Amino acid sequence: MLNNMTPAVSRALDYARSQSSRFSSRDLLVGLLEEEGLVWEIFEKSGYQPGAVKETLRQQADAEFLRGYDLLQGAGKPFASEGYMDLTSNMLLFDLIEADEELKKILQETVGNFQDLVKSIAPPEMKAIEAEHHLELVDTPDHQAAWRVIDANANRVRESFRVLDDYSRFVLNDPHLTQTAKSLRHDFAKIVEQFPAGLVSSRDTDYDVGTQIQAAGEYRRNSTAEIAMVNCKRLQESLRSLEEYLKIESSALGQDCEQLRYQCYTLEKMLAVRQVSPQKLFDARLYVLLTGSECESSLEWTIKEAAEGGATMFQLREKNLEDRILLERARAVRRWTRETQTLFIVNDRPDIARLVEADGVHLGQDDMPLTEARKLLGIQSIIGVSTHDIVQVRQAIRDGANYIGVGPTFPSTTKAFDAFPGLDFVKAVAAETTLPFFVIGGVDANNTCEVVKAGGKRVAVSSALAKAKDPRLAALKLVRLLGGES
Ligand SMILES: Cc1ncc(COP(=O)(O)OP(=O)(O)O)c(N)n1
Ligand SMILES: Cc1ncsc1CCOP(=O)(O)O
Ligand SMILES: [Mg+2]
Repeated sequence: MLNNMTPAVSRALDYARSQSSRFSSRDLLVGLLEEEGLVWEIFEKSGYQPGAVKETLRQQADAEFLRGYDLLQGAGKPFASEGYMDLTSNMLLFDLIEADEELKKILQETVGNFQDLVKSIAPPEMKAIEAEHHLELVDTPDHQAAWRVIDANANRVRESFRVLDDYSRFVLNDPHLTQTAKSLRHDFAKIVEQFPAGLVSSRDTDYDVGTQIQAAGEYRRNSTAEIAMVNCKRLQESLRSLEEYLKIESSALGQDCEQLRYQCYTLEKMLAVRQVSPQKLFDARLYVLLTGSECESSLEWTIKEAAEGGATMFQLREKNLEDRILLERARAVRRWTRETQTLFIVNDRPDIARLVEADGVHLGQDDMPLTEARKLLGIQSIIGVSTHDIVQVRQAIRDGANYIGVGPTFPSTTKAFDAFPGLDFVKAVAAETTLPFFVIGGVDANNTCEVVKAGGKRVAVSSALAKAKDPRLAALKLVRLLGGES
């Protein structure tokens, strides 16, 4: 066997041992996949779903696998002649598959390209895999101390990522955020793969005075949201510390941690925006866009009737008013929406929204960028963004939108369009995110059922209410069709 194991292999071994003192080759492979690092990536690149492979392996309790210890005896042999000093996770994967016919059979029968998998880890191709170009450990006491700090912080980062993963997945139930947290976790695993062999031996919990010192606040959290925010901070602080201490060894790794830290700020922003958005926004089903001159009756009457019927959110969408008149009208709408206890959003104009103390602003793709509007309005304001494809949806989420408009879905008499992303786009957004989204464009009582079937829970309408003889009844019908309480 090769002299040392990389930290990733050492952790896989720890995992296998934790399963049984007579652990098998299967336990080692599950341990490697638990890392969600290089081996995970190798499986992914070969067309496998690594999570599914792990589950399949876990279910094979009765299969005849080789004993893990026997296998480790000769591990890495094919690579030793190539001049490799340490047993890395991809070498161990190669050994596991080569030596254990049972494992081989399972992987051949699982969806994925087994040939590609073997090819990508066979000895001649080894040098092409960059993720395990680890550094050599300089063995002075000061370097050892630095690596103890690095090791401790790497663990904190891993733990915080797990917490945020769980929060995105199980609390927010959000595919986009879960994917973002997971991919950041994988990026971090790739950085750790480059740490020197032997790093694990610098960890010494018995002598770590920090394990005994715990602030009282660490034991108590008031909400899952607080847990997420505390872990975002912990993540960033640990990455910052890693960034500094890694400089003793490699400025490139320090910079990788710095980049990752910036991406974690974006993750924090995406999570925070869900927490500060008012409950009324999550509860909103019917959002009404109004232009004074387009209302069948007066703006005030339309708002009040629609609110009676169950509309809980209004947008003032004036395209042709002079600023003074617009400001005056926006002030009036603010009054009426306060009276009806509904949300008030100004279209296009963060400045007007701020002056009249509206709840927020709505921005299109050609309007002021969200990040600039946020500087004017602050974190407490609602900022909505129009989206017409999934790339714009992902960008709006990353920028910290509180909600998105999704459309145009059907032809509209309010605004002319050349293209309609339609209901397929609604389905795609519903599968991507749990951020509140409003389906817009020609939505009325005749097509709301289709919207609901496509996964839309909220709609934004203009003519369906503004042109209605009885806006209260029109609102009531739409809210009923959406399945919400009126
Ligand atoms: C809820 C909602 N969704 C989309 C829009 C459209 O905004 P935009 O693309 O900027 O077009 P205009 O409304 O400004 O003409 C919206 N206003 N509201
Ligand atoms: C402003 C806008 N942006 C996308 S569709 C639309 C108009 C919505 O009005 P209507 O509900 O009357 O189609
Ligand atoms: Mg606009």
